[in-house]
Amino acid sequence: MDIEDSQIVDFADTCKIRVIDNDETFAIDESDQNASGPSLQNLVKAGAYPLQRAAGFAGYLNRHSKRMSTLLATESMGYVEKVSGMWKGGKKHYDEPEGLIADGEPHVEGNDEQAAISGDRFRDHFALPETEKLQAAYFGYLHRVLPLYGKIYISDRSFCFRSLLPGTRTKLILPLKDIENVDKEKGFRFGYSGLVVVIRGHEEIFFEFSQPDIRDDCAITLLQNLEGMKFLQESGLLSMEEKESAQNASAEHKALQKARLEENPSHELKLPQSAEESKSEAPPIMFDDPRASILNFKPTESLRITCLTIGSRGDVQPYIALCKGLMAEGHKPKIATHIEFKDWVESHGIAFEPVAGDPAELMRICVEYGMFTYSFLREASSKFRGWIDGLLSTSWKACQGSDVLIESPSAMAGIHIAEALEIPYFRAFTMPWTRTRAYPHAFAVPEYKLGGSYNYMTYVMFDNVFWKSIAGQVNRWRKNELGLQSTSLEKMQPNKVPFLYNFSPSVVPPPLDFSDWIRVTGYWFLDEGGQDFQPDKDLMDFIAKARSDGKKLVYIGFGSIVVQDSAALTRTVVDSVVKADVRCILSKGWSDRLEKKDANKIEVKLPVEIYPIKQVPHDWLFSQIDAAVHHGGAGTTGASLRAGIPTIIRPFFGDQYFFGSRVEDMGVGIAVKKINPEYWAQENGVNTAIQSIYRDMEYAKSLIKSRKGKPSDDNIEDSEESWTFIGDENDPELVKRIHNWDSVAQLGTLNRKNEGLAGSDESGNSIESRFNQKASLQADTG
Ligand SMILES: CC(C)[C@@H](C)/C=C/[C@@H](C)[C@H]1CC[C@H]2C3=CC=C4C[C@@H](O[C@@H]5O[C@H](CO)[C@@H](O)[C@H](O)[C@H]5O)CC[C@]4(C)[C@H]3CC[C@]12C
Ligand SMILES: O=c1ccn([C@@H]2O[C@H](COP(=O)(O)OP(=O)(O)O)[C@@H](O)[C@H]2O)c(=O)[nH]1
Repeated sequence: MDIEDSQIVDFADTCKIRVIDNDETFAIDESDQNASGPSLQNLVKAGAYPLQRAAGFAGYLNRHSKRMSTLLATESMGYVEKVSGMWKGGKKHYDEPEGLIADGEPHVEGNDEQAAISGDRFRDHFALPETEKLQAAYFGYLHRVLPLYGKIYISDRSFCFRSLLPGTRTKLILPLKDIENVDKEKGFRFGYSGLVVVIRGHEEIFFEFSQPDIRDDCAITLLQNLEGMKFLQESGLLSMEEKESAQNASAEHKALQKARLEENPSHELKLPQSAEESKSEAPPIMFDDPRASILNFKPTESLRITCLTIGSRGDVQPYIALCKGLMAEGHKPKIATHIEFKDWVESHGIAFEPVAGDPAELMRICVEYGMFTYSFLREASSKFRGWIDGLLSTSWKACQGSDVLIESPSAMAGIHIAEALEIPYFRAFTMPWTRTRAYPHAFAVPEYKLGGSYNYMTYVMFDNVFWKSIAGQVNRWRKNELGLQSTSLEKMQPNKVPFLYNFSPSVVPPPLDFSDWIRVTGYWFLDEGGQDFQPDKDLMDFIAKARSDGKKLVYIGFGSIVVQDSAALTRTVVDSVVKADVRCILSKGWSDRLEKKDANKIEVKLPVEIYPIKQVPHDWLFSQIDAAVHHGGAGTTGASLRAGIPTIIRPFFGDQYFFGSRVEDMGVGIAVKKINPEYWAQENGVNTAIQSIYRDMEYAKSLIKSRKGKPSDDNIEDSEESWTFIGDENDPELVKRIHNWDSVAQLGTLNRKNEGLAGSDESGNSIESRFNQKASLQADTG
């Protein structure tokens, strides 16, 4: 069976298989194949060997690892099972760190040879130095936007992954020193087991395994190597190694650059030169060197590229910048968006096509109800059905005659239009829209960070809710206007669409679980404040006066947002400026928008400290001021960061919370959250504290007794620390325990239901609780 030909190889279903991949061949014999953990027979057979290992390992753990013991304590299988599973399907150990080598373990002739060959291949795959020792390998899935089948390697210095499916070339090398932690999790798919690898800086990558014991084995091996790495770091040995490898890397980088610059026509791929040619049946080609792709891919023909978007100024402006770049490259771009932006787009010499929709109305309901809340969906459902029909139809017309389509996915129509026109389709956006564990969906940013699983789920939920709400309309339109059959998320495969994110990788670092076709390009700045820009004389005088008065100059503007009570917002701004004793340049967009609706409302009078502006290019304005207070729109955030000024974000809806949180995380500004004084008014801290004292009194009493050496209750909930007192192999208590454990295993009474180390001794006490006794004894004496 060739593993590379099989998308999902479930080792549990196979009785006797020979796994062959590029690297090595190893047989997995029947007795090692066990879906739900080892049988009693297996355990007995493996018994003595792993238990010896366990003793050495326990000492190692005891000395070093709290987090490892925590992981073990919550394992899906017992400790014995874990260390006995070294040769099971889907995993292979080559070289154990010293802590795991069993005393008297028989040396198997041929193992060394096999390990040496595997080690060489591993180093070849990842271009690693001779010194890097391969320790174990596993088959599993790297969860990026889509699960990617491949092989996971653990060496004494790195954690690596290599995809095995034909047509994929993903390789990942993670130096162990950059890994912060490893934790197990449920798999995303039924019957699969997940492993989260947390990388320094709080990013995570997620792996899936076909069996929990393979996942557990991988976790343990990795954790054990992380401990080794910690030791190297503490002893200073690592810094010497690092220096050397940095020198090597720099030499290698120079050599690579040289090779790239020197033309070598024999290495040139025959690439399609026109859109027509590229429609061949050949497998898709992915390039991972951005420079090479630009040099090699430039089509010889001029392409008609349509950029389709809806929304506010911030949705259109990046496309103007992109289209100017495309025109300079000789292409014929056009922007298809709301009529409101027609003159502005055309003033840059870019062709324009109208699509249905009133941005102000869209913004109003987004701000009023919050994105994708229940009330938003209800309101959108009743107000926007007609508009969506119009949007789909007008978008279809606007995209006619295109060779390439680039679309903001909020516009909904692009993926279907590209299918009907059979043209290449790209997505582009200002905010995260692609599944990742690193960030939540831009419309689902929680008050506090909730971790990778939450983040990932926000995209799954959003994709489903969004699609389900519009599927009926879209499918009708596909049939009536595009002449296409109905579709579904599975058929569309939106996660496979190449995506261009037009924010900076320094603001939103591209997560490791992004697929290769998801690119974070950097902002598409439209510099309108260049040499041709003539600022208003009054504005220049206001700035000069602030400077001569020694007052700080602050910009306040909330972009395209539309609020219900514009006068109240203006009053808050005025009061704040006066109180802070600063000068302010105020962009009061929110009241302009409501002029039509609230024509009779008296606007708030502005004091002399405030200078009102309509629109001034931020690339110029932000270079004149000391700080910016804004809504956290993607573009305005980019502009204030680029100017290097402190950024204060007051988010109103959607992606603005996301950018607020990024600015805070980067430490370059703050996000002002909505204060809810009622919450604090309801709190009664003193009362809650008194109730807590009463409630926990018994527990506190039990601790007094236990300090005397006799815990009052053997069943006290196990604590994390208990497992760190496993003891060392010379300890008679530990030896006794291992002995008991062995007999437990042989009797087949290992308590698998309780998971982890739990078993029962002769008197029916759980082994865990006896560990706790030991722990407290040690704590007492030591
Ligand atoms: C009818 C259905 C029940 C329902 C599911 C459909 C609802 C649609 C009306 C909304 C679905 C998605 C919404 C939008 C998505 C994204 C948007 C972009 C947003 O961006 C603003 O511009 C800047 C750049 O992107 C950004 O930085 C700034 O912070 C944002 O204010 C503007 C709104 C919208 C287009 C939004 C509109 C409603 C739909 C389409
Ligand atoms: O007077 C203005 C108002 C806005 N902008 C720019 O317009 C874009 C607005 O985009 P954003 O993503 O902040 O969203 P919006 O304000 O449309 O919600 C940003 O690039 C701003 O820098 C500008 O240059 N001058």
